[in-house]
Amino acid sequence: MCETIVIKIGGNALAEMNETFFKMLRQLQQQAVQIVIVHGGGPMISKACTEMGLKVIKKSGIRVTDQMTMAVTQQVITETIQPKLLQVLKQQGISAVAMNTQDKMVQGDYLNQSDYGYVGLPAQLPAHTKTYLAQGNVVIFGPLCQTEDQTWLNVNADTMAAFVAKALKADRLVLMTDVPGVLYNGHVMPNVHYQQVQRLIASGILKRGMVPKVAAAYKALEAGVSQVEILGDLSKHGTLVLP
Ligand SMILES: Nc1ncnc2c1ncn2[C@@H]1O[C@H](COP(=O)(O)OP(=O)(O)O)[C@@H](O)[C@H]1O
Ligand SMILES: CC(=O)N[C@@H](CCC(=O)OP(=O)(O)O)C(=O)O
Repeated sequence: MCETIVIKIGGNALAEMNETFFKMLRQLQQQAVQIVIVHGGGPMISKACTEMGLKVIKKSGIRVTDQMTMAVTQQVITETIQPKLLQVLKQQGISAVAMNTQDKMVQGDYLNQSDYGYVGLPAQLPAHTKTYLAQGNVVIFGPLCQTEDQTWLNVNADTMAAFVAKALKADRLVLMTDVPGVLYNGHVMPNVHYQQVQRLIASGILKRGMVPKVAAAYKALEAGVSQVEILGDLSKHGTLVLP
């Protein structure tokens, strides 16, 4: 069986994909590792919403998404971020397939419509995902899913990454963000256990976007993903998330 790695790249981290990052991707491909990239775009969505005069509201790191915000989110993801990512990968000689077009959608349902609006919980991978991976493509997922009646829903990208890692029975999940790992007193914690995470959240040390990130990390661990890491640079160790 081939090894599978899911790499989630947060919106801020997207701008920091550098030569080292692409070199690491190529090395993984040479080792026949199947690579999935799940990308975010939170800062870009917020910027576009603000420009449109839409209020940015987040609850525990999850964007409250009304109909207009959903339309902006879909546009930013499918018309700006994803085409740019595909272009950069192509320039780097890395073949990639994006999974947010009409025939390649993740299926899902509302997370909690009254609390969050058009926010989704992914439930089913698009057909042929495994085939694209087996053909040596990097498979790309944006943070979007569709209901049975094809309503678009906004999905937190960390949640999407955990779902994809679970569905593909991935060996590794890497959550790449704009900080070098989980920070405590300004230092990166080399590893963090579940009980520690609960204490860090309760004491307000671990907050905002890091909350859905650690939640996603534990979802993946529970699903059998053997290694889950939060880091800022693919070539450096960050925080290993432990049970
Ligand atoms: N204890 C913590 N350690 C590191 N980052 C934290 C912590 N608590 C909150 N954060 C915040 O979480 C952010 C990462 O989450 P988020 O902004 O959602 O990133 P991404 O867009 O990569 O998913 C960091 O930039 C930081 O501001
Ligand atoms: C429902 C929800 O919160 N969706 C996220 C999707 C993008 C995302 O998660 O991007 P980052 O990884 O850059 O944070 C949002 O609208 O910001």
